[in-house]
Amino acid sequence: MVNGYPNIKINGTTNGHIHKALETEYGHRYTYELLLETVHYIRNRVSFTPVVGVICGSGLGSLADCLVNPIEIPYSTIPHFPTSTVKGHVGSLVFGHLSGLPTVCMKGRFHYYEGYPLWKCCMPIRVMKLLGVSHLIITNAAGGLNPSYKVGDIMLVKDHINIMGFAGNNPLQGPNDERFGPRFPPMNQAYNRDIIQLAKKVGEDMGVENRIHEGVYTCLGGPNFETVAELNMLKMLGADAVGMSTVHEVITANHCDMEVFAFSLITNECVVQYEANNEPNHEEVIDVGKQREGLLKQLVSELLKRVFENGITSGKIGK
Ligand SMILES: O=P(O)(O)O[C@@H]1C[C@H](O)[C@@H](CO)O1
Ligand code: HPA
Repeated sequence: MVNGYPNIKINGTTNGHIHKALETEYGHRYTYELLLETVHYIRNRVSFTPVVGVICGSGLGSLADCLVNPIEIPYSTIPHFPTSTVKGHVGSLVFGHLSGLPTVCMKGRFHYYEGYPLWKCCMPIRVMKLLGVSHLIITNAAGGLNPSYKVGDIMLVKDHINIMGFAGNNPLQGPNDERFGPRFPPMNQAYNRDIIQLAKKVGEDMGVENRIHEGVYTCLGGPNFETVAELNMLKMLGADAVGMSTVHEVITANHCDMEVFAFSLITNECVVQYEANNEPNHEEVIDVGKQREGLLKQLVSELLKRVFENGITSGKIGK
């Protein structure tokens, strides 16, 4: 290791000046050692090891209310943690038990449009991994592109399109530390298929199967909502819902070998016609989150119970 970066060998020898260049470019990034400082701070305040992580999307922070005996730690007090700046994202880690499982909830996430680079947006995922989290539930508010989706529906994410990645913006850019994961992680089984199947079953048992879909999520950088032409392009590409988060989090979580389950709450129908005069807005997004919080809490609690009852550790084919 050189200053927290693995020694990169080129033609069998390590190359000092390349390290120097990478350090100038990427030296501000979180190293493994720096994240251990964050983990150490948290471990001194929480006596149990969380195995489940939940990222609460816009207006969905109340998912953290499901935790029994909660311990809340504001991001602003945690060493090296970014802070939340968006309405509907409180900005704290909440530890407690959910369906009997030791859990940590991120009440508020970080977005690219807040000015954070993607690697910074995803820093808490590596912290969760180092704390002991093996299963990550990622939630978001999203616009429905698929014409069969209605406001208040839930889309179980089966895949994503990494639009920002198309332009070379990826949370894993820069020197790779193998202690987190491989340089070239696969992404074709990024979403645990067994957990998706279980979530569908939970939806059926709750009698809401007609409000639950499986689809493809895509993330743009935001903060503006999309133009009509952009939405029609995304539809043609195969996206069913559009948002401003999640994709980079999923990539980071898969890189460090977490089991990932993600769902979108459809908070608005995307406007794909020039004749329409309705416009999306963040207040509506948060309101729909509040309206559906009961359903989402029930879904997440019941799902987690069944995931661990069924011992789901990998949804990958053949594993
Ligand atoms: O954090 P998420 O992805 O749930 O938030 C969505 C995307 C924007 O941050 C915001 C727009 O209303 O909601
Ligand atoms: N577009 C992008 N992000 C969103 C939307 C949307 O329509 N709704 C909620 N988050």
